[in-house]
Amino acid sequence: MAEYLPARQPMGATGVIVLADGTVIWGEGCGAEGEAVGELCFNTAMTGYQEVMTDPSYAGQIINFTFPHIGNVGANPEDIEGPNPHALGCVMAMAITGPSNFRSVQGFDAWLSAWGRIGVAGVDTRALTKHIREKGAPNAVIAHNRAGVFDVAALLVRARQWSGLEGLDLAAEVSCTQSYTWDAGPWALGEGYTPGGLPADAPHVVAVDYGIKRAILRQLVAAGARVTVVPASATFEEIMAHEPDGLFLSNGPGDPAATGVYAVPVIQQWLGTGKPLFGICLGHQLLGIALGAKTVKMHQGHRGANHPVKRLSDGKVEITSMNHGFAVDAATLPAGVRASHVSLFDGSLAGLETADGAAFSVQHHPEASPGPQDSYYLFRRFVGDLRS
Ligand SMILES: NC(=O)CC[C@H](N)C(=O)O
Repeated sequence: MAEYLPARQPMGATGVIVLADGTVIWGEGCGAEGEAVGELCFNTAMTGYQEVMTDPSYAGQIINFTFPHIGNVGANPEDIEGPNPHALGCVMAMAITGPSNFRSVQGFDAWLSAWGRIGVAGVDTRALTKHIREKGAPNAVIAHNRAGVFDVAALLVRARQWSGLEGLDLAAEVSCTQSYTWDAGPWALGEGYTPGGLPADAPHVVAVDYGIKRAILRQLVAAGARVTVVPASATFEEIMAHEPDGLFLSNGPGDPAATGVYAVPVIQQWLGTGKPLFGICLGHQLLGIALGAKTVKMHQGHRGANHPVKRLSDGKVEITSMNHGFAVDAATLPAGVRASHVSLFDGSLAGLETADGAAFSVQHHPEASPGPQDSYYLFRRFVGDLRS
């Protein structure tokens, strides 16, 4: 308890992070003023802070970045995974410097302010990461006040009273409310995001939006699929009305067991058709539950862009992007469902597939963004399955 608790607020402290265990970490506030409560996690990616902040899977979370120079390439309107940030705030080692990148149109500090997201810099993020590794991802409040006025006792009460991510269906909050078509491919220098230019008879994927990242949609298009995105609440009949060749289950925030209450019956109906299905992250967890497995909350989770995963079919290792705090418990996989990938960091399940291979999913993020591209092949496999 109170590992970092200083006797009093240091001079000039305009930001603070208060953990539910009583740990108080002072720093320099940036971005928007205010306070937010959520789960504090750490992310080890060295690039892509804007993609991380806008990944809808981070709803309800505060991110402690282990890379010290967050904000160094500023912000632009293109490197976003959703229309707005979903992470509540971020913790950084160094104060945000002026942007140094030809694509930057705004400083990261101003970007955080514009979107009402709180930053606290000047923090020993390594010590905080070790704290999370030892004790697990805590509930916490992040606060920024330019006058340095904080009621730490009240912030602690707020951190302790928050229910936590377990049992929370956040997908319903971040999902689109109406279906739409998506036809933009990946970003290219000098071209930006180009339309996929796919023929009308290209395979058609219906993607269920539990908090979908745009990079996933772009990779589906790059692999040759026409894409229609439907809300998380879409019924089986609503999905089938789009005449899909395959179903995609997206990433998303919150507890898969809570979202599964309405998502799993729909997925089970789809499995009954025997048609191809591909799931990523929350989508992987929901497929696991639909097949009869159970999910568990992890101690600290996996968040970074350098996570090695072993592909069990041939023993090859893929370096992957990860962002998850729940996992499918491999011990609960029913007969007929096989593990396809495993995390080489802790042996946790990183992928599964049905006996006939028609439905498969991965816990990691093959779309990267940020992260390596070793797992792009999964999109080609899925769209290939739709053609055959
Ligand atoms: N990126 C995701 O889809 C995250 C899935 C889930 N919310 C988890 O934290 O495990």
